[in-house]
Amino acid sequence: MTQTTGGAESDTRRDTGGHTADGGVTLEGLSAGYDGTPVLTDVSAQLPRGAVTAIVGPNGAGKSTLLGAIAGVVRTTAGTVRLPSAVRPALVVQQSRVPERLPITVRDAVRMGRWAHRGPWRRLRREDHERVAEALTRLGIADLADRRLSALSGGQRQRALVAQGLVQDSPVLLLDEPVAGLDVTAQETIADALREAADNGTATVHVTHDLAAAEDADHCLLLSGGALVGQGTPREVLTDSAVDLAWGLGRRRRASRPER
Ligand SMILES: Nc1ncnc2c1ncn2[C@@H]1O[C@H](COP(=O)(O)OP(=O)(O)OP(=O)(O)O)[C@@H](O)[C@H]1O
Repeated sequence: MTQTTGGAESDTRRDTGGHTADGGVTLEGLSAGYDGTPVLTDVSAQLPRGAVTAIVGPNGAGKSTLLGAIAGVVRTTAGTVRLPSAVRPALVVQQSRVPERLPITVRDAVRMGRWAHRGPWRRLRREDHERVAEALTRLGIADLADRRLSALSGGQRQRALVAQGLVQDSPVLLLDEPVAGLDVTAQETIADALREAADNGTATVHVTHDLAAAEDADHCLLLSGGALVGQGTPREVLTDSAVDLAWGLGRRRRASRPER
């Protein structure tokens, strides 16, 4: 069966039956927007399982909206999101979207990711605590576990959110600019964690403005003006002409872009 992503604002017209055969995500003619304002138009794409997919495009292209539509928190107005059966995607939002004064510790924030398995406010089991500890260590924030989320730097908070996403152990992991504003070490830590998730079979999807990071992905979607203008391997998608067209750039960018 098709699993619609089920958020409060989702539209049932997404569900037309049939789950993805390969365990990834399939988007068919997806349109979405906010309060009658269309943002995405007719997006058809594959987000393969066991692979890292980068979603790129200029500001306002609709990248976050696409993640939200897949996760079921942004209203879809047409089309279908096909997910592996009975899957609720894990969505990692940008740390700037989390209320700064949230009165919880880093460990509590990551534990909340396990509610995907146990249900909200349920007592966690030993394996849940082990999974949380593992993710804290994986993201290099075990020493911050007892600190208030609100007392962390933006980069540290972002790592906590990624850890919260990882512990959900969803076959579909969606991350909105997970390395934005992070130092090189933190970027590498998160990139390695995403690669590991993909190697374990997860359809791992991240929005990025970093074309070099996108080139390290297995698969790439290029959005512009709410439309999908390219999909395939990064090499196929991120050609100079496609990048120029999407960003409206010319010689200046070409001169500063390393040869691939
Ligand atoms: N909650 C919202 N309500 C109304 N319009 C929104 C909302 N969120 C985004 N939009 C609009 O939808 C369009 C796409 O925004 P979105 O955040 O998806 O783009 P993006 O590609 O992720 O951009 P950026 O790279 O700047 O983060 C923009 O025109 C934006 O103003």
